[in-house]
Amino acid sequence: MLSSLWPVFNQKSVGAGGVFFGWHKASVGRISSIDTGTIAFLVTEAQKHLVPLRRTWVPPARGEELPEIGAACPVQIVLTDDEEHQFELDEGALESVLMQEHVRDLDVVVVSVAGAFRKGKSFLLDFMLRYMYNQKSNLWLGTDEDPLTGFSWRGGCERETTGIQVWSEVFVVDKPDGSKVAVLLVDTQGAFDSQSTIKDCATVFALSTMTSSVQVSLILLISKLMKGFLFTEYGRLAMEEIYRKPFQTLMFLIRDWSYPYEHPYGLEGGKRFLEKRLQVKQNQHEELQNVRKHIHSCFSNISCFLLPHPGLKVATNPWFDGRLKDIDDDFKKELENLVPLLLSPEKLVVKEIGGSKVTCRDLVEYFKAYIKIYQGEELPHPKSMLQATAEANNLAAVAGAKDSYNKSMEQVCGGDKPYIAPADLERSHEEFKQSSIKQFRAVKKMGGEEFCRRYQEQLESELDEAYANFIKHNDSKNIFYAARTPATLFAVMFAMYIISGVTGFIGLNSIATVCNLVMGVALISLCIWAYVKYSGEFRELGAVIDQVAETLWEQVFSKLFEVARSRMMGHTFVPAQRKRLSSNNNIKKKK
Ligand SMILES: Nc1nc2c(ncn2[C@@H]2O[C@H](COP(=O)(O)OP(=O)(O)OP(=O)(O)O)[C@@H](O)[C@H]2O)c(=O)[nH]1
Ligand SMILES: [Mg+2]
Repeated sequence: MLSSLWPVFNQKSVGAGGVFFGWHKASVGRISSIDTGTIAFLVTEAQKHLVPLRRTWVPPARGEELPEIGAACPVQIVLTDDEEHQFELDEGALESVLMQEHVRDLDVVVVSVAGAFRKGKSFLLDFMLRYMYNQKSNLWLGTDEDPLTGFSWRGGCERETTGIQVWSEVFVVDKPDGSKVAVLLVDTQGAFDSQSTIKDCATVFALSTMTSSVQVSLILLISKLMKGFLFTEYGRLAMEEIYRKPFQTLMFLIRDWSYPYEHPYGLEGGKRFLEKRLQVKQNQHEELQNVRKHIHSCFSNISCFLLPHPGLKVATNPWFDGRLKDIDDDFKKELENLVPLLLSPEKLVVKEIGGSKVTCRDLVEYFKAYIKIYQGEELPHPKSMLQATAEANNLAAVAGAKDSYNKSMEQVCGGDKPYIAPADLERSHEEFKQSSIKQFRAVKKMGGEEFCRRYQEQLESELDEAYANFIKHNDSKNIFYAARTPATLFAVMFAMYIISGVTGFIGLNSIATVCNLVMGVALISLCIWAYVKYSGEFRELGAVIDQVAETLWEQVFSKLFEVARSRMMGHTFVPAQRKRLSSNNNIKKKK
């Protein structure tokens, strides 16, 4: 099926691994079928959340081996509701991308493109994808005949991208300093379309700004979107709190630049153009003056790039599908300069919040925290944005510390480890708990000491809960522990048998009958317990029997054993304190 559809897209291209077929509105009529068999074969966890897309393009590097990639696709992580004007985070989708095992603990570089609708954001991101898949080659831009695929883009005047989408494949890149980072590409809904309110536009823009380390903005009039507040109040508050600029790289991308004779294309021309634009003049409106003054205190690095017009075919031909042969040379040349400026390993900027680097795992917490504050009727106050950042900051530190604890405990008593003595397990728990708390305290956090204390307490109680589960897991590996219920039931039956025999012999028939009854109940319980353990059905019933047997064991048999032992040794009986077993209760009591 792959080979039969491939020529429909590209007569000359070579077959490559990881090709995914979707549909695309611009090409309706040319491609209408979806090979479900192929999709089933290619679907990964992240792709369960896929949105309709064009065929994922694998750039053929001339004369070089094709990169081996899986079928990646855009994943919708923030959904919009056009009627209610509400935003919702698809946590499952986000986690399926960011919590992939090979990236979740890596520092993350988040590159997002934001701006007005229909301005070529997704189009630009698709070239970024080409670079990421083929960055070792000088010919990463591709061949003349390859349609542009990846994030869904199209011509026309109706909006295409809604909410926020991320590329399902998080790229792992080695930086020149030897560190490994994870690169996430983010596409956003365009601002100022006919369906969205100003609040919708500002929400998407703010979410993208707060979560990205490199933001490419296709509009210069950000003040219009953020009503000035983000760059003034939030920046000021953040500076007071962390003495650092809250955001990292902002690149203004001016497309269709038509005055190269005034300011040349590229970064240099952009720099001079921006300097002029950001000049504060006396006769400007106060809000505009403020944005100009404060924008530098919000971003560590601000630049501007002037991009030429891509040519009439790109702008007006309804059949244009992204082939390089239809794009003007000037545009391609500048694109080749632009993308490495953002994505080459030495230029990658890791996302930092509150002065500490953010991992993919942390980013999930930040998204959750930020979406919450943008779900209200009004745009949030900068103070609550800062509060949400501090909260997410602490929650991310809790998650990281808890993960280290779990990993260390797994080494000691994980699924494939044998039973460990309870005292040793407790010692390991104490040790790992302390180092986990140390790790939490070592992370730079926002919100002040009192605020962090609350999260430390939360961490401690979560670690205790995890410990209770480790105890249960460890106990289940002890065959004597597992045999305790049948042993108790047998003991009950044996005791009842003897007592009923003796009482029947001396004529106390009513007591003998009761004993026989209890013996019968114990026997039935034993049969039910055996069935539950064998079949895995009626587990609640099994748990009740275990619970009753455990109580009997604790309250009667273990005390009898203690009495017998102390009699034999000539001591008076003092009931021994049981240290564990009902571990949950044990821990709760401690608290
Ligand atoms: N004039 C011009 N058109 C461009 C440029 N880049 C892309 N386009 C065209 O702009 C159209 C829209 O591209 P998209 O990438 O879908 O735009 P978008 O900003 O993602 O649009 P929404 O998702 O609706 O917000 C396509 O027809 C592209 O060919 C550019 O630099 N200049
Ligand atoms: Mg788009």
